[in-house]
Amino acid sequence: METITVDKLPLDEKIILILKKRGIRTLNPPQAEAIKKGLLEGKRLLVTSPTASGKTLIAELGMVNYLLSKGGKAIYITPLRALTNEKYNTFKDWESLGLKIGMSSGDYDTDDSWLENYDIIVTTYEKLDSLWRHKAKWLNDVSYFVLDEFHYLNDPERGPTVESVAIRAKRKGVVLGLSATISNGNEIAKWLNAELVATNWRPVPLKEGIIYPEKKDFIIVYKDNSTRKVYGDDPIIAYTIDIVSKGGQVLVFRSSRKLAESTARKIAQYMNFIKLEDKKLLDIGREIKEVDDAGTNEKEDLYNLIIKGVSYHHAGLSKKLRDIIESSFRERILKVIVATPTLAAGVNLPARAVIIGDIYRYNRKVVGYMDLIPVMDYKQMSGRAGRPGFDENGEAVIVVRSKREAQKVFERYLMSDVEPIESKLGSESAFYSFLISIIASEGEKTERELLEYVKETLLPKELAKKYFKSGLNWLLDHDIFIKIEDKIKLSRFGSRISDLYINPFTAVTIREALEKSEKSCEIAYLHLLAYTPDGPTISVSKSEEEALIDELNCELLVDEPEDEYEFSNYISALKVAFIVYDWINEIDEDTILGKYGIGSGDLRAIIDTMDWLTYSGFHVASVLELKDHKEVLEELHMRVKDGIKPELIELVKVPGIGRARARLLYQHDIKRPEDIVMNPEKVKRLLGPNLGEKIVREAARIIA
Ligand SMILES: Nc1ncnc2c1ncn2[C@@H]1O[C@H](COP(=O)(O)OP(=O)(O)OP(=O)(O)O)[C@@H](O)[C@H]1O
Ligand SMILES: [Mg+2]
Repeated sequence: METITVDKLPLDEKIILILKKRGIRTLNPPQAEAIKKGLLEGKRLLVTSPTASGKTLIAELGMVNYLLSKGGKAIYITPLRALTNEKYNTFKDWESLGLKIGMSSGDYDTDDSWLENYDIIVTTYEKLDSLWRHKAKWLNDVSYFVLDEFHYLNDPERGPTVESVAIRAKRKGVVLGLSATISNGNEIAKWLNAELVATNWRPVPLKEGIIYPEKKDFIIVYKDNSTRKVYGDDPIIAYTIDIVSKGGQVLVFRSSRKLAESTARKIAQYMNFIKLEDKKLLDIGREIKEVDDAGTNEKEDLYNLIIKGVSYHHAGLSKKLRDIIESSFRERILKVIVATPTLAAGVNLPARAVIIGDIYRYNRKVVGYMDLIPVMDYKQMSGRAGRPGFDENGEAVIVVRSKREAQKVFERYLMSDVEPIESKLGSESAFYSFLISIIASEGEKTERELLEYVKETLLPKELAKKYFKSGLNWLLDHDIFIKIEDKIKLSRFGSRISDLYINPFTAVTIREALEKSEKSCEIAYLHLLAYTPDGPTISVSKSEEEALIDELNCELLVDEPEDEYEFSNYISALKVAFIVYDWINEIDEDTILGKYGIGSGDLRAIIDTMDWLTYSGFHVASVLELKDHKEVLEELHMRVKDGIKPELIELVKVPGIGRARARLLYQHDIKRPEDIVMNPEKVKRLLGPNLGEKIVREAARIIA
């Protein structure tokens, strides 16, 4: 595998300087290979290589070199907002060349026209899809598209949007795909009209193995058939303590949050034998206790683990908690993180060793059924082993229960190739959203023109045609598409729901419920929104089910479904409705977390989703001119974000005033922004001098 020293690159001197400033002396094999295949001549490429092998730099060189020679704009697309931030910060270096770096994620109902002044824009697949639907003019200047983490095309939830973005991007300009190792790289490269750059090079060699019980200890058998033993009564603890006692860090992956938390507690008990940086750990523990976006119990719980150098990490934790855990692990103060597989996706958090505690995970569709995790997931997790510059090699082991099981796992995960990535457009809701997206972003089309786009999907041709036929009929029947002469276009209702970026089934569920019902109670509206395909899902125990039904004292807008699976969705939506109902009635966060058994990250996710859905519900009711429903949904929307009763709606319009400050002011007879402006001294007394000063100024701006 060849490398190239950066001095030899046919690049602008200033670019080479920036690479050196980053400490990059030579380009590694995937980077050298990409250059050889025409990266700097603006060639389309699909780069597939392991995690941490330097794919981002390939994109940077491609984009910067292209923009400096041809002008225009470049867009860097990632599947996760966390990644968007990370890349945005990395690209700041290029501003010294006069390139302006912008970032856009989040709110879907805008065209972000302010982005027209930027040269490189970092965004997510969903956000770009939504910007195209809003026909953002500045997008016409984009001629370079980087599709990062492109293997996400294979993901059931995110895949359809990745594919739909790629179909449009490859018609509009240069496309550079960056992906983890996939087995059908040639097929995907051809589909992108790109050259394949496939390497298996890793910055740190990876030793893969299986660990299982032998007599009363544990034996690890590696791919090269070497073995070693670790001692203890549990394989994960034995292995973790072994690595940590040699100065390494460990990422432990468990299939569920509960398992991750219990494993972290177990490991913490054995950390007394390990030399830790106690002072620094105490500082981190204090930081954890001070965050303001998490519950008291979870902070207490984490504190007790972190002072022992261990933590768990999953999506139920608040953002600030996760940031502290990740950064203290990067600084090598925290020694062990026990995580769920979501951590492996994309966030750059390497460790010397990775141990995969279970290779089964709950099947989302068939309750209670377990299936083996895909090889791709194993590669993502094991790929986190080996810190460039710290470890001479990384180690990844899979826990199995017996020697017999070891053989099967060895074959499947260590010896075989990852699965091919394939289209996930093969579902009604994904495919119908795809059709809406094409018409919304590319304008009205004849049936034949629309079929051209359908033929460009990765779906088998026959299947694509079937979904096209059923989709067209369904969208016309539900007044989302209309046909004028031979042109298909969006109806008024259709274009509004496209702008709102809600799933067509969500829009139709809301419409049908609202059109056939009288004005109802708040819980009924919250339940309807949560019940839609875009609604949050949450687990509900049998005992909770009865309690929720008992507590319900008004007519819901959705009939109780017969089907078992639908019924569990119906109950899950009811629990979400009660959580949001408590939240907008100013029940405090800790009480809600305790009462419903959720984490602060879950509550935040539910509030964000329901903020968007109440907004969407309000707009659906207004486009259908359903006045009564519109008023209820509008008020609900103004209460969800901050979690407030109606009387505080005016106050929270002032930036800097959330639910706590609004309630405090209200109790002292300050009920509207006008009252703030009229009582500056009182406000400063209540909120403190400088915050008070700021709030008075903001309030004055609002009423001006
Ligand atoms: N030629 C190089 N020399 C030294 N360090 C490099 C080089 N190229 C990239 N790096 C560093 O390697 C690290 C990993 O790079 P990067 O995030 O691009 O990996 P990746 O292939 O995108 O991984 P993932 O698949 O997880 O997204 C980064 O910190 C980057 O700065
Ligand atoms: Mg990457």
